Amino acid sequence: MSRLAYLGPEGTFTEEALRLMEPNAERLPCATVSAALNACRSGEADGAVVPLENSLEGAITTTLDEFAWGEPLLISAELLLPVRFSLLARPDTSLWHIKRVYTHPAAITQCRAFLARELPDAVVVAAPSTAAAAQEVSLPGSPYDAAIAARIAGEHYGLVEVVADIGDRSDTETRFVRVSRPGPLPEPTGSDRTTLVVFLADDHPGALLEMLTEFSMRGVNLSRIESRPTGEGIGRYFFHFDFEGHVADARVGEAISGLHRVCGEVRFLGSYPRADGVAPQIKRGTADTEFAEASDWLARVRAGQV
Ligand SMILES: O=C(O)C(=O)C[C@]1(C(=O)O)C=C[C@@H](O)C=C1
Repeated sequence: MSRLAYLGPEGTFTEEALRLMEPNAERLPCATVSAALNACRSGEADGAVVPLENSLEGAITTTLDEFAWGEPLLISAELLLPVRFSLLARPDTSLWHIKRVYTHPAAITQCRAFLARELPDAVVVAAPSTAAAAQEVSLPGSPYDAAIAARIAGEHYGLVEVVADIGDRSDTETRFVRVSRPGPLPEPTGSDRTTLVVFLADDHPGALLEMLTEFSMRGVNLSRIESRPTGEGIGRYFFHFDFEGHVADARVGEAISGLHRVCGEVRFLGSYPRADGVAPQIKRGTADTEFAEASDWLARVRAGQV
């Protein structure tokens, strides 16, 4: 049985993604995304599940920077999880009692309209994760009146749902990836994705175009390109690329060789099966059967049986 590290405590969206990806894995909750990745690097865990991007907010920059600068890791799987936020509080709390809200910064930005409309005077404080916020609010004497988290986190920590679905959009999804220490790659499936980090050798006119040409001339379809600051001053960036195909496909392999010729450094982050659609929403977190059913359904979708 594999042991997977994740941003805890129990009840985070990351835990939900992990349970859908590997329902039988032993789960190791960690305080931060970096701590989860370090648990994988050190061998304390066999792998880790971390968020990579959100359909509303964009990149999870901690994850991108860990992948670029930290000890190398390989992505072996991905999952698209529907993200629905609830306003959770201790029993008998009404909306008008809520003066202090605690939640993860990603939830604050994804629930901005609700907070401005319904709780314009509330102080909103950043928490290490949505479930950490729910756990804190459940404690007697907590300085917070409510948490924003998944409904299953409320169930887990004995909170009630004051308002459901408070996200700015009702179709938001977060992409999670499972990573492990460098080793054998997943076999090509015919529907794969490859992820790279690329550092430029020097800044010159057309540098970005040269990189993009390596993909376009071979008909490789890019699905994400993200620039991140190198930290060396304004105007200095490195790039994350996601594209369709597996490194074992000739045109993908050739595009990567081409990038090595035109760029300073190319870090390969893995070739892995592409997620086919968004995972089902889990409504009752404590029910293992619901996770097992959803995870079976995902496996059947992957096998082309649905
Ligand atoms: O706090 C959590 O529940 C997480 O799993 C982290 C996280 C994130 O980092 O974006 C994951 C999904 C949601 O977008 C909100 C928070």
